[in-house]
Parts: sequence; structure tokens; C-alpha cells
Amino acid sequence: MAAAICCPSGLAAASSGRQQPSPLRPSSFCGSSVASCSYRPQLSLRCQSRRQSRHAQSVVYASIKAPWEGAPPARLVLEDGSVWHGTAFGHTGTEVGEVVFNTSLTGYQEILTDPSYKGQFVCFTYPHIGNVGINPEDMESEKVHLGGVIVRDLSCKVSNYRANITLDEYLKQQKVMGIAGVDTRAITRRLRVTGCLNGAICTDPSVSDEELVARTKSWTIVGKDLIKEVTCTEPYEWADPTGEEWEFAEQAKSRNGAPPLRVVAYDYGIKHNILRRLTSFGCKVTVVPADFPAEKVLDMNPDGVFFSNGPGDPSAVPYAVENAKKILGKKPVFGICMGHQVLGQAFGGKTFKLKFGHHGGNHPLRHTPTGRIEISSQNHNFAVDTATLPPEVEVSLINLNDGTCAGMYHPGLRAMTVQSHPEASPGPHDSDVAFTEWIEMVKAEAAASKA
Ligand SMILES: NC(=O)CC[C@H](N)C(=O)O
Repeated sequence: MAAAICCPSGLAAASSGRQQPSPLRPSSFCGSSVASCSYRPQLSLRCQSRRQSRHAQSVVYASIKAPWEGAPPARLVLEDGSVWHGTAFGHTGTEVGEVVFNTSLTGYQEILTDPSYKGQFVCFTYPHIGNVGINPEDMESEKVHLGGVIVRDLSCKVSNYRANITLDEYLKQQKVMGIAGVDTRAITRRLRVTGCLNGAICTDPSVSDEELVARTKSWTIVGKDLIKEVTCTEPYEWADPTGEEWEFAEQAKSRNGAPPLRVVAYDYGIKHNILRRLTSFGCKVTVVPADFPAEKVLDMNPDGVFFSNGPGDPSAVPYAVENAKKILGKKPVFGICMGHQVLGQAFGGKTFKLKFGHHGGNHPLRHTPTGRIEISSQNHNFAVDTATLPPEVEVSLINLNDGTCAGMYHPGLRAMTVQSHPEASPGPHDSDVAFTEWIEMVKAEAAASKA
């Protein structure tokens, strides 16, 4: 049975009486032998404040026990029947979601707090996760939205002057489950062959593998409106720009003295760095809930309207598409990721589910008008079907890994979209030019309306 070959124990092993994983050797957690591992048990967090810690402290020791000491066993059960035994971190219990793999080498905190991962478990292909802890500055939203975290090797120490909590502690606080010590490479290869699979992470030994498989099979992300679970409830203003290290875009640098551009941003699960980036480009941003009526947005008479990233199936949010249709042609619009998929449908196109999606920081794109190649950060499982788009829509960006649509222009409706994340932090900045392009469009329209 395939499961028995590529994971330490499959259903066959479990049903033959082997319910618990064999104890993991310490070396499988910290990547070094016990003797060379500098983990110190039971020390409280030593990183007090950013300024104090910047020069004096570079290492935060976890207040938790070493991951292999006393951590409860956990299982990841996939809907194909494979069972992956490991060790729990974060919250305990049982959770079901769609398993996706992310190939980013850095940025697990940004991934955890990206609302677009709602309903999904992220399997990190980078083998060593947790080494920079969690800090208050790199949040992409107020909380963790994804359903579960799958890692090969949970770091036993935190080395980052900005960190104030370990990954394990943060996930406990957030009541989100993690499993460590599983073969993330084998899981990723499986997902690449079969496509995305639903999975269950479970720390409860009284729940059988068979029951967990059944639960994964009766769950689906398709057709679910997950946006309503992550959007804001009331409109709010955003005023915080990106920091100095982001001052590489001429457009953002030359904003001084210019009156702000007024932008309304639909919040489908908006990432903070999108808001910071728009602010850096001179926008005064009002964020509105996902179902905020288009008429009210138009009454606010903004210079431009933005449609954000967000979780789940874009075909399950017709109200968002209807609002977008009412705004198209009346204001310059820009959509990122879910926003791109909503606008694609508003243009008349359809979306479909990719085999295993795009999740990582090194996806190559070609900008069709110029031939420019961008390395982009990506996180999506659905895509716009170019064959369904009307002829007025130009496919502006193509994903060079699989030829799918990564961006659109609708010149007649003054609309542009990108499927990738030009704001990605951390991430390549090649796609930041998308903000420059849209801001030019908004400025031109604002100038024309005043003339
Ligand atoms: N990052 C996003 O906005 C994700 C878009 C959509 N939820 C998808 O998975 O395709």
C-alpha cells in the first residue's frame, strides 16, 4: 500500500495496533545532536523590548520544554487514507482542512496571519520552522487564520531580536494546531501527484484513523464563502505606511506634498502590507466590509477602488462580483488575488480550481505587454479561466510555471488585476511595480476629473 511506503505508518500500521508514533530522536527536531543543541529548558523569554534586545540579545530561549519532551503525539490523516505520525505543537484536538504546500524559505509568520489561508493547513516545504519566533511587527492581520501547521522540524530555540513569543506558544494562544516531525517532502510529493487533499490533524487517540478519513471526505472548501468569516464588520481608516526599507519605488518616494488619493478598499481578508503599501503611495484608505454596497462606495466618491486578497472559492461570493460590476467603469479599480478573481468574474469570466495551487515566494511571471519577467510571491488555489474572458480583457501577466492567468487589464473599464502578491513581505519586490501602475491610472483620472 502506497501509504505504508511513503509515510512511517499508514492505515495498515494503525489498524494492526500501532497507534502511537515511535519516540522521535532529539536530533530530528533541532537538526543537531543533543550535545550540540543549545536549547535550555524552562527559561522564560528573555527578549524584553526591541531596543533593549537589538544589540544585547540575539537568542530567545523557549519557555516550553524541548519539542520532543512530553509533547503529545499527533496524527495527520489525509483523505487518501495515508496517516502521518508526528508530535503536536500549538493547540490540541481535531481539525479538518485542505492541505496545501508552501515553498517559501522565509515568512512563516506572514503566512500564518494571512487571512487567505482560512480553511487550509499549510505544509511548509522549508524543513526548519520556528527559528525566528513570532514578533509584533510582521503580522499580516490580527490573528492566525489558517487551520493547521505541518512542519518537518520545529525549532527548539528562537533567534531574532524582534521576537517576543515562540511559534508553539503563539499557536497555543491562537488555538491553532500544529504537527511536527512528519516527512513534509513526502507529503508535498503526494499533493503534487494527487492534487490538494483534505486532511485532519488529531491529538485525540480515541478518534480512529478511519473516522478521520471519513471526516476529511465529507469536508470541502469548494463553494464555501470564507470571506464572510474574515472581513471587517465596520468601515475603518488606515494610515500606516511601509517602512523606510520599502522606499525603492520612485512613485512612493515622490508623494511628499501631493494631496492624498482617496481609495476605498474592499476587505475580503486584506493583508496589512497591502494597506501599508497603498498608504506609502499616497493613498488615504478607507477599508469597507466585503458586502458593503457598491452604491455607498460610489457615494463616497473615491479616486479609486481596491479589491483585496481573501480565502476560499471565488465563485462562492456572488455578492462581491455584483458589487464589482456596479463599480467597474465608474472608478479606476485594482484587484489582488481574490480581488483579481472577483474582477475576472465581473468582466464575464469564470474561475476554476488548480490542481495544487501556487503557494511560495519564487513564481516566475511574464508581463505580456513588455516581456518583463517578475519573480512573484503567490498564494492561491483558484485561477481565472482565460478562455472565458471577453476579448476586451488583456491577459497582462502569465504564470510561467503552468501558463495560467496571473494578471489582467481592462483598458475600457480602467481596471487592472494581479493574481500574485506585489506587497509580499517578505517576498521579492519585482511585482511592486503593479502599485506604481495603478497609482498612475488613479492620478490620471483624478487630474482629468479636476480639469
Ligand atoms: N490569496 C488569495 O487571495 C487567495 C485567493 C483564493 N482564495 C484562492 O485560493 O485562489
